[in-house]
Amino acid sequence: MFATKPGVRFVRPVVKSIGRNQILSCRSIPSCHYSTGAGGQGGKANHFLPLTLLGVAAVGLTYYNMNNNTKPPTPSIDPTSSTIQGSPLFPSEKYPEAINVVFVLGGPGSGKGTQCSKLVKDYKFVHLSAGDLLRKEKSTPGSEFGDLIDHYIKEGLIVPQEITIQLLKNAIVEQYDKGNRKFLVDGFPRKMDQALSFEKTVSEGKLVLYFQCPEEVMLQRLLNRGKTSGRSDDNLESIKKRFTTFIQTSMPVVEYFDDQHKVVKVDCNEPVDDVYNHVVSQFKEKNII
Ligand SMILES: Nc1ncnc2c1ncn2[C@@H]1O[C@H](COP(=O)(O)OP(=O)(O)OP(=O)(O)O)[C@@H](O)[C@H]1O
Ligand SMILES: O=c1ccn([C@@H]2O[C@H](COP(=O)(O)O)[C@@H](O)[C@H]2O)c(=O)[nH]1
Repeated sequence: MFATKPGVRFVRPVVKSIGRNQILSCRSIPSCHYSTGAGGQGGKANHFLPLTLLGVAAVGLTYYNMNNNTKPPTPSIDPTSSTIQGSPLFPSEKYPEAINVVFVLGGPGSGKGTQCSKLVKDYKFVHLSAGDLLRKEKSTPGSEFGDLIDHYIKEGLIVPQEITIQLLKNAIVEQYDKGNRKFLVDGFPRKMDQALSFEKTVSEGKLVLYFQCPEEVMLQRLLNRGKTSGRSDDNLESIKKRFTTFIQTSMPVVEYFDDQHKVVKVDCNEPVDDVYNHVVSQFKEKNII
């Protein structure tokens, strides 16, 4: 942990504002604060300092590692610690209606985005791709996490959960306020810490739609997509790293939900419409649609 200084304890990192440049902001969140020790700020919380320090330190470490060709940057908050605290946001006093969250998982290129688009069209789900949200944040001018996200994506690594969860939370709240309650959360959770934190602080996942796909098929699809996608990770080097991360880090999440009998598995290695028919029949069977 390097984003803190002696006598300063990071109590609750909360990303609140949907506004640009403010993905990590404690403003207007009474429970988000520092507790300061001697030499602190006289008991008055500075809501921006910790997050600024976190951002500066994370970006600094990213550059250091990139330039020194060493290990990837590590999150400045220990992801295994319970830094994300609280009760689920949905339902709660502020957001009284529960939301329906389906997690959509599968290896890179298994067809998650493709199938989500079809479900949105036919069944009015809101599709939230964690990868898309990260790419959007990355290209937001002035984002303090742009460089960090860029590095994690190219390396096929999982961005520290606080960033991704807050981006998702912001997007879900925005959609909730518009009356939407059904969400396909695509490409998330990719790591156990994300799964536990999201279910603890945002909402439980009703179901996991998991696309099983041979690596060779995914590889060909991604290389093909890479001809036009402009994505920094649709190249052979990044793809291999993404496969490794998927097997080592994301499969345990699928297994975790499988133990809870929440996973429906669909073979992705069929034409798009055939895959979709399987998805729809599984969703009907589980009363999701
Ligand atoms: N069933 C399918 N058959 C053939 N091609 C497919 C099929 N499903 C998706 N594709 C193509 O494969 C590529 C990857 O699909 P898609 O972007 O939906 O995957 P993804 O799982 O969302 O990938 P990522 O996790 O990398 O974002 C796209 O070019 C898409 O058009
Ligand atoms: O929860 C997440 C989801 C994604 N990432 C990073 O983004 C890329 C691309 O994700 P796609 O779903 O393929 O669009 C992924 O390889 C990760 O680097 C993440 O960190 N956390």
